[in-house]
Amino acid sequence: MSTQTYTQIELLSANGTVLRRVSTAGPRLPTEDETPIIDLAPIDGTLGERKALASRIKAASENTGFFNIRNHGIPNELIQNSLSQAKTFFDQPLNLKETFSMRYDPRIDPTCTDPRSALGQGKFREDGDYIWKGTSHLPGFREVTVSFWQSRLALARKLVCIFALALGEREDNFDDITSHPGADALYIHYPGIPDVAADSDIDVGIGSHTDIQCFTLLWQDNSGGLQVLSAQDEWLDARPIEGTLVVNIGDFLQGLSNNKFKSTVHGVYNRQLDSRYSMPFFFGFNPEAVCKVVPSCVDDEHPPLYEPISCGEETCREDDSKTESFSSDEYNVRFTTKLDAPLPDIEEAVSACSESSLALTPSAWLREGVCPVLDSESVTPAAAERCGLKPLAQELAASVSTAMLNLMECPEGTWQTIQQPCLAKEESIGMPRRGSGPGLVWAAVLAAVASLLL
Ligand SMILES: O=C(O)CCC(=O)C(=O)O
Ligand SMILES: [Fe+2]
Repeated sequence: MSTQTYTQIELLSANGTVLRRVSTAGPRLPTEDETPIIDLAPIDGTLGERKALASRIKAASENTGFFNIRNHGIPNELIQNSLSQAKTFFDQPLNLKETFSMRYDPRIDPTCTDPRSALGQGKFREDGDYIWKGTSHLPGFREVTVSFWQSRLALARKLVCIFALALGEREDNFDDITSHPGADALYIHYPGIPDVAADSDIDVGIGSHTDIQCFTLLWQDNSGGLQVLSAQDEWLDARPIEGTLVVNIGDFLQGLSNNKFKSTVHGVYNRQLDSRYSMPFFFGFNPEAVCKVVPSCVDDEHPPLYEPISCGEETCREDDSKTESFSSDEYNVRFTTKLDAPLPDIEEAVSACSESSLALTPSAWLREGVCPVLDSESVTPAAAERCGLKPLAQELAASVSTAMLNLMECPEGTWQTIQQPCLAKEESIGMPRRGSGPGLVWAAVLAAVASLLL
């Protein structure tokens, strides 16, 4: 009889690092209940139909916190057009970025009747245009990307009403706090792994993490590679299902539900020769809206587990905890922007790493505007074994630091001192956004590393 064994992984949360038990077994196929396919057509039906839909979504949210939606109303043609725009963006000869991101902008929100005054209230940073500057030469890029964003914003606003019902509240419960919501959209490219490196430990992907806002709408291509943690702490293979979008619960909604809904732990790997593409959309409440655990999830036996907090504040708190060190559950090299951290010595860190440590997939956000520095002291002693790549350390160090600095739009040449981290150029584009998802700069770093190994 085989016995299940478990290990612990570190997850970054608003309250710092938390440990989570995970099975050491490889991913298995999920059961129907673990990652259900939910038909969203009733979202436009009668109240009774919407309530029935809410109860399916409630069950999924209390189980894995992950489900697939069919009949979501976003035309396949729009999705395919966005995908081809994303591919064109990443295929540009001099492109070094592996993500493109945009966020809420009242000027493109069809429900916002007075964008000027919305901007004037200072609730969002007026950065709406600079992200497009580097893409104006790509025909249709901005139009298609905005249109896909708008269709997901509309869908998310409908879905949040169903979540309100699922929580036992009125369906208009969140209307006031979704007028200028967190709505961050990303195009992500995971480069393929070249043949030679296929049997090495190198991975392109995003390590285990949870999303921080309310929920995520994700389109993934047919590559596979998305893994989610089940309620029994087993990894599930969340295979792409034609015609569906993934929905997963984020930390904020878990908090609001007093932990009834599960913020899904998930990660992504691309272990194939071909590129993988995905297009997530992270939805949260108005950044300044202070929310408390919903009354329907609190009683004498279940006192509120969380203090009132706003989505924006939570994002900042997460940022603070996450910028101290960028690390993953599997790897040992850490990057930090902590001010009193020692000076970076990437070469020494690379020399001290095991081969697998070179595959950096930190589950962390990058603080906007601050470039990363390497905290070489964080390389753990265990990592000092198996240093087959040591002779390449210097070259690897140069590649990694160049790729990192390029991606952060920081001046090339040297790593910054931690006492004085460099500020990213104002007009940087495609940066992983605060509050959107884990930084994926690593895919390009890995591409640089992988090319060295050839
Ligand atoms: O690429 C994917 O399939 C998921 C990406 C993701 O989990 C994220 O960006 O938070
Ligand atoms: Fe995610």
